[in-house]
Amino acid sequence: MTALLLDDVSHAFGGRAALDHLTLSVAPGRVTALIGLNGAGKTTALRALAGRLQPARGTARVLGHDPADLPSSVAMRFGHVVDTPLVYPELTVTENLRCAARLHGLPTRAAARTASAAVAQLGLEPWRLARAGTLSMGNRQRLGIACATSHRPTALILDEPTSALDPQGVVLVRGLVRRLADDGAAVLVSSHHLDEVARVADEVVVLHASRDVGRLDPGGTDLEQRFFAMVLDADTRTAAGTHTEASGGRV
Ligand SMILES: Nc1ncnc2c1ncn2[C@@H]1O[C@H](COP(=O)(O)OP(=O)(O)OP(=O)(O)O)[C@@H](O)[C@H]1O
Repeated sequence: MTALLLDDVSHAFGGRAALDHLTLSVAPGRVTALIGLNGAGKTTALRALAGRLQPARGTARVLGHDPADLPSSVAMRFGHVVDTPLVYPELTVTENLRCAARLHGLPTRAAARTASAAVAQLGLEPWRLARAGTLSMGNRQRLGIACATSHRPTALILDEPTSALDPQGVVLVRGLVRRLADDGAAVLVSSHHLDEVARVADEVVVLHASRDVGRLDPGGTDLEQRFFAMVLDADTRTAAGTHTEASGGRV
């Protein structure tokens, strides 16, 4: 079964390809990492899944539904942080978390309990009464992730979730992502941090210049080397005019 799906998705901005025939799927209980250089197309792929971009071609599905038109029962099982975290700057950390939990369908008391647990889980206790608009970038990122995950989604997408985090935050988010997947969630996460990807992902999809250029085994010590070899090989094949769609091979 597939919880998150992009099927033959292509999109261009002003004639320049951002995604070129991308197909990927994430099953329940799995963490898939999308990695690639700046401008490879990672955020565009996640925006298509979050319902924030209608791809020119192909199909996006979240728990079997069009992400641009999710029934509320499905939206309650979905979590995402893509682009800017969906937090209200004038509300406090705790108020944002309660609000997110209520929007995801939790009753008032359960939402309050969930908010307290999420504050502790993401290390936000010192700021629980601070307005979100006054938080540092890293703490705002922690809050966005907490709001997207406190209802324990069964499908989750996170765009570079640790880009502003300190080492403690990285460990907390990694643990959270792994626990959600171990409890059955399908997680798609984009990242530049290969160390982190190696620790949390079950599968690594390499996007390069808008194309899926292959899969990497997250195990082993030479992930960075294998990543650059794959990218170089894709560039060489493109220059030689011999590029073919990724065969799904794993290196
Ligand atoms: N709204 C937009 N308008 C025009 N071009 C865009 C837009 N969004 C993305 N692009 C272009 O699409 C391509 C893919 O961008 P995308 O943000 O998906 O890459 P990325 O892999 O997430 O990069 P990064 O690692 O730098 O965040 C880039 O060439 C980018 O300039």
